[in-house]
Amino acid sequence: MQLEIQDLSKTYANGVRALKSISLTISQGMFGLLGPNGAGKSSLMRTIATLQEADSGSVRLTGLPVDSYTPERLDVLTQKDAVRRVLGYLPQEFGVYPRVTAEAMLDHIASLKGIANSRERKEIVEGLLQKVNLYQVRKKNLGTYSGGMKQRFGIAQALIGSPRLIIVDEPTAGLDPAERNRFHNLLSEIGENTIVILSTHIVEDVTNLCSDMAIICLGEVVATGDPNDLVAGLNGKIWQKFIEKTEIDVYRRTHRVISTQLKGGKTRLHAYSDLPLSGFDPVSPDLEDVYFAKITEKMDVVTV
Ligand SMILES: Nc1ncnc2c1ncn2[C@@H]1O[C@H](COP(=O)(O)OP(=O)(O)OP(=O)(O)O)[C@@H](O)[C@H]1O
Repeated sequence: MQLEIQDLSKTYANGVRALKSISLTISQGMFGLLGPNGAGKSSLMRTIATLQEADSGSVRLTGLPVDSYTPERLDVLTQKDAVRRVLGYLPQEFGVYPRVTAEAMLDHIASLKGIANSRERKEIVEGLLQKVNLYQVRKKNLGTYSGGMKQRFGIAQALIGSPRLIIVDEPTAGLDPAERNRFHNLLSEIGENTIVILSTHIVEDVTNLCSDMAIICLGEVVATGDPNDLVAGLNGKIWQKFIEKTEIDVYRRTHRVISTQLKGGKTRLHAYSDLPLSGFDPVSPDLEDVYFAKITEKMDVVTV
């Protein structure tokens, strides 16, 4: 199975070019889509989720297991109903009906997704509640759930109907570390014969979960590949120095500074250079360095 995005573009009515000829091929497994605020991640996710029109380009889902509703290939931009049958979507803003229980809501969504037999629905809903660890609180109204519980409920609803393509848009923003871990474990358990796209601006989420990724910035793909390969590509090119905060501007003028971060009251500066930098120490690069190195090619990033 593959999701093939080709030259996808979108300009909003206010003139913002949110997607500029995006091309990506996404295979089964967990795919991370990283980008700063306003990069175009949600625009891309909403287009793939059939909720928004593109101006030009194509999105195709190929190699699908064929059944009476689903052919082997789908044109995502035009065969929307068929795509929705194989899609699970957890949007960035996931509202819940506060006075409905998790169990009743999942049952309702399962009927909307076409699971007509009530016994079958009950089995599916109970299974999902167990999977996302909400079975004990299934009879509580959704309005009483914490942020993490709501996100886990969001994943349960996205999993109804055994989707082949799952899109989760910034799922861990605002979750405490324990809930974030729980959410990561849940995502990583989703079957291997599924395409999962995780859109986020949290680099660590991609480091922990994804075997393939892309970085987008200002509507364009600026990097794509295996996170380990992208990190390896920076070996020997990232240099570190601890400086006073007041010196940042001087270094920005004289070096290719990719990030500055406060560490124990000192400012830690990372710079990119093919050759050693005098007064700097070499450091092993990580995915955050890849992220900053790529997006600072396109825009000014103030990190401290
Ligand atoms: N409906 C809309 N009308 C006009 N402009 C929009 C609309 N939706 C998004 N934009 C603009 O398009 C650009 C991309 O936004 P988008 O929400 O896709 O980015 P994002 O990467 O998801 O950002 P964030 O992480 O902040 O959610 C931004 O400049 C945004 O202001």
